[in-house]
Amino acid sequence: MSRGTLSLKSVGKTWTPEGRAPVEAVRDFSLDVAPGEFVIFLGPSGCGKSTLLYMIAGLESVSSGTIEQDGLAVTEPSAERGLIFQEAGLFPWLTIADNVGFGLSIQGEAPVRRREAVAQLLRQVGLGDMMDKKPDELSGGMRQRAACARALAMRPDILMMDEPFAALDVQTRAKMQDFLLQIWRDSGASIILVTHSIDEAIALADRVVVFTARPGRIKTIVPIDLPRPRPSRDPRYHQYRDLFTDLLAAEVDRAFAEQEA
Ligand SMILES: Nc1ncnc2c1ncn2[C@@H]1O[C@H](COP(=O)(O)OP(=O)(O)OP(=O)(O)O)[C@@H](O)[C@H]1O
Repeated sequence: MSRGTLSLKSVGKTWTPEGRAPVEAVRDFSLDVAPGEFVIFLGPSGCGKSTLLYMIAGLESVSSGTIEQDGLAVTEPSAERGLIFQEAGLFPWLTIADNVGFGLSIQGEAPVRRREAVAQLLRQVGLGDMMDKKPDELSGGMRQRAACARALAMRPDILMMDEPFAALDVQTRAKMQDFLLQIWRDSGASIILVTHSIDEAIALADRVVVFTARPGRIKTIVPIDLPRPRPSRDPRYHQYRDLFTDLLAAEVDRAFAEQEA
């Protein structure tokens, strides 16, 4: 089996917050992700996308079903699965180089090798001259690139991203998408990215997994059959856009109807 194969079988998650009613966030979710595949999770707000991502990352347990990477059950976080959040989550007191090298130092990588690896990664993400800066000296887009470098330093087979560009302006977001496609190709890792943005899904994905309203199940899976880069003036782009708009609108309507019932 190639490294980076992910297999979800009938995964379910019910949160049981203390003193409150249980919340069924994810139900009967089965999906295989192939090594090197780019998968997007697209769905209405609160449908369980982040919950599923945290279970795949090993940060949360499943309530039912199984998650396996390369045939082994996922039970805890692992360097083989990197996770990047909406906010870059860098340590503000460390330089960019020390942030990127943090995981390597915990793994006991020798300082000289670590410095070389960090310098190369920072060049790869276009931050070669930012090594000695602190995170608050960088723009939002630069901080997200540093977060990518930090995750890539661990050579993950799967990179997971929870709305990584949601806080960025439109132009920076487009640049970051180009950048992400580049590092995806260079690293060979598979990527699972959560987004609310239909355009982001069409620009990036091999396959888009559309969620139902909560509890999150698979409504449908849509392969994006367009060569990259995917210009928005391509008529087929608009067909995908219309399809996803209709699919999401139906789920949002259903969620509202259930709330009112
Ligand atoms: N730690 C938790 N404890 C209790 N309930 C939770 C917890 N985390 C999430 N939930 C609930 O699980 C449901 C799914 O939340 P989740 O954040 O996974 O959805 P989402 O699709 O990522 O939403 P959004 O797109 O708005 O970020 C929501 O009803 C949420 O309130």
